[in-house]
Amino acid sequence: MAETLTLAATHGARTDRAADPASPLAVRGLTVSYGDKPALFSVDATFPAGAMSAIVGPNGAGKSTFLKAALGLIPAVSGEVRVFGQGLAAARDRIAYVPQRASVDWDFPTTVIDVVLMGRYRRLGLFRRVSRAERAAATDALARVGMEGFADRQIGQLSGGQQQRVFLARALAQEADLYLLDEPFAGVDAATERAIIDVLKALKSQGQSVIAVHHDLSTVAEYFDHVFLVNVRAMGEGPVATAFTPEALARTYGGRLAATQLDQLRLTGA
Ligand SMILES: Nc1ncnc2c1ncn2[C@@H]1O[C@H](COP(=O)(O)OP(=O)(O)OP(=O)(O)O)[C@@H](O)[C@H]1O
Repeated sequence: MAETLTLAATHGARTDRAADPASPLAVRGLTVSYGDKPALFSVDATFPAGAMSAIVGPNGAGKSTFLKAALGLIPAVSGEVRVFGQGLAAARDRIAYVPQRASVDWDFPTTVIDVVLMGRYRRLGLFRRVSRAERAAATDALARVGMEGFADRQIGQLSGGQQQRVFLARALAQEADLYLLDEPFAGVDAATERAIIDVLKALKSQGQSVIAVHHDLSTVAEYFDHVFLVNVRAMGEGPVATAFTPEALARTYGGRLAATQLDQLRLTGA
């Protein structure tokens, strides 16, 4: 995408806020369309640094689109994206992305270690030989997600949860400052979910920023510090303690959130 479709002429104040260098990701007036239909409309969002942030909203709300537009993988109709106060071109190396598992071609013939080494290519350059140090960094990333024994396996032969861990290892190998994850817990068992959340919390404790699309509303308060609610438009954002309210959820999900789920969230203190 044209990463900074500057709206300064019409939205000068917004541009200043989006440029906040302390925020790992700030978007202003982001509109994205597939054909005529906007998937996101004039969305503003500012995520805090050194925190775990959740993006929540119903199916089709534009959550994946938000991450892809933030990464410049799909074009925006209008709006501005700032990463640590910079445009994407300057900040791209600071971002690691774990796509939705369903969007990846797992039949691609490649080994686990090669997938993780892809996370090092920005440092390596595509055609340089992989040094022992690079391989050690990739092996270390695999160990951090509990997959050290799988380095030489074909990626297509792994279970869904194992594939998710390998993609997380690839992101870790990038040594980024901002980690964007699209539904990292989708289809994984409880042990893998725990392993992934432990890795993400370790990143946060080292001062890195994590932003994840998340579907399980019952774990938002336990896992995340900050929440951004979206349904085509921005529906709310802020610390989980104050922004993740039944009212905000009702606004975001409309009739699609069952009353029982809202009751559960009240019981968990959200
Ligand atoms: N490549 C595409 N071409 C056309 N429409 C698309 C495309 N990708 C997404 N959409 C549409 O854009 C809207 C937002 O999709 P998106 O995948 O961003 O939603 P989401 O909130 O991530 O949904 P989910 O929770 O189901 O993963 C949906 O209406 C979807 O059908």
